[in-house]
Amino acid sequence: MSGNTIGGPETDGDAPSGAILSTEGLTKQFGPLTALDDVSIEIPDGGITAIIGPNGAGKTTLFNTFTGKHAPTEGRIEFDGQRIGGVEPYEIVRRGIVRSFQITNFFSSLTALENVRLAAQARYTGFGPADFLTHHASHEEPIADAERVLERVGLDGVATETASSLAYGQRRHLEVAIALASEPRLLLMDEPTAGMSPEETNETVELIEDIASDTTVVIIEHDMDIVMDISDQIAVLNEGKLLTQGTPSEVQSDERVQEAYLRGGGHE
Ligand SMILES: Nc1ncnc2c1ncn2[C@@H]1O[C@H](COP(=O)(O)OP(=O)(O)OP(=O)(O)O)[C@@H](O)[C@H]1O
Repeated sequence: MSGNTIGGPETDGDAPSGAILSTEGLTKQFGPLTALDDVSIEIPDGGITAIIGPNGAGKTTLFNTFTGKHAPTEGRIEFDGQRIGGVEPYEIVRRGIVRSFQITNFFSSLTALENVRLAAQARYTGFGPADFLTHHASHEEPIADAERVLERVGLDGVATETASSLAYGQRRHLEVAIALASEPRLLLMDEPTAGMSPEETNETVELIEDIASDTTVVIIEHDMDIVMDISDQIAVLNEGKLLTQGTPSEVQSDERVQEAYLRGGGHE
C-alpha cells in the first residue's frame, strides 16, 4: 500500500495509458464503516463510464473522493497523471474534474444566463472568493461562453428567465450548464435523470451523449436501461469493493453482478 497521497501534485509516471482517472487501493472509512474497500478502477479518457451497484455500495463516496470532498483513508487517485487524493475541491475543479449536482446548486433569483456566467467567469478570474472581488475580467467573454453553454444544453430560449421559474428538467440542465461552464475534462453526474419525466429523460440522455463527444463523462445511474444504452464502460461496486469493470454486455452477463443486485435488493 502506498499510503495516503494527500496534497501531492507529483507525477507517478505509471498511470495506465488511456485512463484519464485511476485509483489504486482506494479505501475510505467513516469510523468503523468501510465505504470504499481497496478499489482499483480506471476511467478511460473519453466516452461514458457508468458506476453502478446496489444501495450503499459506495458510488457517491467514490465521487466524493474524486471531487476532493473526502480525502482517501488509504490508496491513490490519479487524474491526468497527477495525484489528487486529498487535494482541495477548488483545486480539483481547476484541474478539470467537475461534478453536476443532483441537488439544487444555483442562485434561484438570478437568471439562467447569470448563473452560468458566474461559473464561466471563474475561469477568467480564478476560483477563490477573493478572486471575484479583486479581478475585473472582461464581461463579454464569460457572457459569450455562457450563451454557448446554454445553447448546448437546450436552455438558450430561457436564458433570461430566473432559475426558480424553470421547469424541473430545465433546472437540472442548468446545473449541467453550470458544470460545463468551467470547461471540465471530466464531468461527474450523479443520477442525472432522477425524478425526470420520460421526455426529460430522453433529452438528458441525448445531452449526456453530446457532452461525451468532447468531455469524459462518469455517471452514477440507477436506470439499467439507460446504463446499458449509453455506457461505453461500466464499473460495478458492491459493499465498497469493485466487483467488476467492463463493457455493458460483459457486465450484463456477469453472474456476480446479478447476485449482488439480488442480495442488495436493487434500488429504491
Ligand atoms: N459522510 C458519511 N459518514 C458516514 N457514513 C457515510 C458517509 N457517507 C457515506 N456513508 C456510508 O458509506 C456507505 C456507502 O454510501 P454511499 O452513499 O457511497 O453509497 P451509494 O452506492 O452511493 O448508495 P445509494 O445508491 O443508496 O446512493 C453507506 O453505508 C453510507 O451510509
